[in-house]
Amino acid sequence: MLARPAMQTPRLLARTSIRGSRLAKRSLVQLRAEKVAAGSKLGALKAFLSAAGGLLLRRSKSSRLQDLGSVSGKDFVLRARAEKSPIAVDEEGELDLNPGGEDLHVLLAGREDHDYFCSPVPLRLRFFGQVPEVRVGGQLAFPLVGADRRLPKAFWDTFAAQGAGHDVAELLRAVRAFLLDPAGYLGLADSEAPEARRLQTWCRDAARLNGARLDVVRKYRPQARFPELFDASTLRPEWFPAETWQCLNPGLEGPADLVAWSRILTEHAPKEVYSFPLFTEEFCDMLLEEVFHFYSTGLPARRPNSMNNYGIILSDIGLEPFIDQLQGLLQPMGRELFPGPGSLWDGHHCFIVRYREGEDLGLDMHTDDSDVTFNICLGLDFQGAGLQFCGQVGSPEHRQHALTYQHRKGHCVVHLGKKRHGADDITQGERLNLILWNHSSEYRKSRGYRMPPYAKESAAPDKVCLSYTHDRDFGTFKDYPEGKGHFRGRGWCPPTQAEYPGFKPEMFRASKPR
Ligand SMILES: O=C(O)CCC(=O)C(=O)O
Ligand SMILES: [Fe+2]
Repeated sequence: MLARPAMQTPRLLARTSIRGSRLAKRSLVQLRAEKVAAGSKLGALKAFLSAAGGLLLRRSKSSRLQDLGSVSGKDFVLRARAEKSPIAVDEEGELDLNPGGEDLHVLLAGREDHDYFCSPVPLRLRFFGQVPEVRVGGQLAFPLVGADRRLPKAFWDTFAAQGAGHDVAELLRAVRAFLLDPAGYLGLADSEAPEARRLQTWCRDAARLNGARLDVVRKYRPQARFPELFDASTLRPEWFPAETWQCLNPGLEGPADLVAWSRILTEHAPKEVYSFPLFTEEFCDMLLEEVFHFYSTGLPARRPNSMNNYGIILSDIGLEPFIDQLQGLLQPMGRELFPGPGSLWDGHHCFIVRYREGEDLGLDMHTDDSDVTFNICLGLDFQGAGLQFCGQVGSPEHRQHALTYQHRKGHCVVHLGKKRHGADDITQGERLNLILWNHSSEYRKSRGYRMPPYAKESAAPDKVCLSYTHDRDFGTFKDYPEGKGHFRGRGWCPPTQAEYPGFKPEMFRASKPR
C-alpha cells in the first residue's frame, strides 16, 4: 500500500492521554448532549444549540443542510452547520448506512498571534453516545490529539470538572482553549510534574512540526501566480465544465444523485471505477503554472509518498482551503458511488504526481492509503502512461486485470483506495496528475475496514497486475526493473492462506533431480 508521509512525530502520536491528580474523574453526564442522543432528531439538536445561545439558527439555501449560522460578534466559531449523519459504526464495528443521527460541523477560529493555530480548524461533533465525539480536522498537528484526531481523556476530564450546565457553545470554547494552549487548559502550565514537562515537550514538537510547514506556506503566499487559488473560500464555476458544475451543485431544483450524475459519469468497472470531466483545460493550465512556479522557487515540499520522487503535497504549499472545498464538492458523489468508504470524509491527502523521461516514468501496482481516490489528469502532452486496474485487495481477483484507463486532461477517474492499480511507463512527454485521497475516520472504525476478509486468489496473477514492492511471486513471472532488485524477497502478497493453486514464491528453486 502507498502510505502518506507521517505528519506527527511518533512521540506525539504515541501518548494521547495523560493523567493528573488534579483532573477530575467525573463522567460527562452533565453535558446536555444526552438530550440529543436520546432521539438524535434534528429538532432536538436545534433546540439544544439555540439553548447554547452562541449559535444563530437559519436555513441554508440547500434543502438538505441546516446552516446553523455564522456567529457575528462571537469570534470562536466561524461557521456551523448540522447535517444528517450518513453513516455510523457501533461498538461492535457494525456499519450503519442510515443511522438517523446528526453531525455538527464547525469551523473553529484560531488566533492570529498563535504559532500555528492561526487559521481556522474544522471540527466535527457527533451526538450518538452520551458524550459527543469531537474530531479535529485539518492538517495541523496538535499535542495530545492522536492519529484518530480525537480529543484526549484529559480534556474531557477537565471539561467535566468545570461543573454542570455545559452546552455546545461552552464545549466549543473549551476545545478552542485546549487546542490553543493544552498545558494552560489542563492546569499544567506552571507545574514541574513529569507529565507537565512531557506536555511542554509535545507542545514544542507540535510548534516545530507545524512551523516548518507553515513557514513554506507563508513564504510562498506573496509569490503565488494565482492568488485566487489560495483564497479559495469558494470554488469558481468557471474552473469546471458547465455541466459538471451543474451536476455537482444541484441547488434547490435537483437532487444530488446517481441519476443526475449519469449525465457526466462513465462507469468503467461496475460499481468500482468511474470517470467524469472535472476541470476545464484552462483551469488545468492555471494549476500547473502554479505548481511549476512553486518548483522554481526552490522552497522545500514533502514528497507525496515513498514511490513518488517528484510530486508535491498541495496543502504544504498553501492550497489546503482549495482542497477542502474540492473535497466538499465531491463528497455527495462519493457517498452515492461508494456507500461507506465514500461517506463522512474528514481527512485528505492531496498531491501532484509527475512522470517524465529521466525522472519517475510510471508507478508500481499498489493500493492507496485512501478510502476513495480521485485522480485528475492536468496534462501535459504525453504518450503511454495508461492506468492499469486489477481487483480489490483481499478478493479472489485481486491480481487479475480489470481494465486500462487512458488519462485525459481535465478528466477525473474515481476508485476505491483498495482497488489495485498502477501507472504504465510514460513513453513520451510529461504527465502531471492531481491525486485526492479521501479518508473517513468513521468508516475506518468498521469491522469491514479493520478486519477485511482475505480470499484465496482464483488463479495465477496477470503479469500486468504484479507489483515488485508487494508481491512474493514477482520474480517468478518477471525480471525486476533496474534498480529495484532489492525488493526481492520483501513482498507480502499473497498472504500464505490466500495463495492460488500452484503458487510458487519467487525465491523458489526447484530441487535438482537426483
Ligand atoms: O499516475 C497515476 O495516474 C496514478 C497515481 C496513483 O495511483 C497514486 O499516486 O496513488
Ligand atoms: Fe494510487
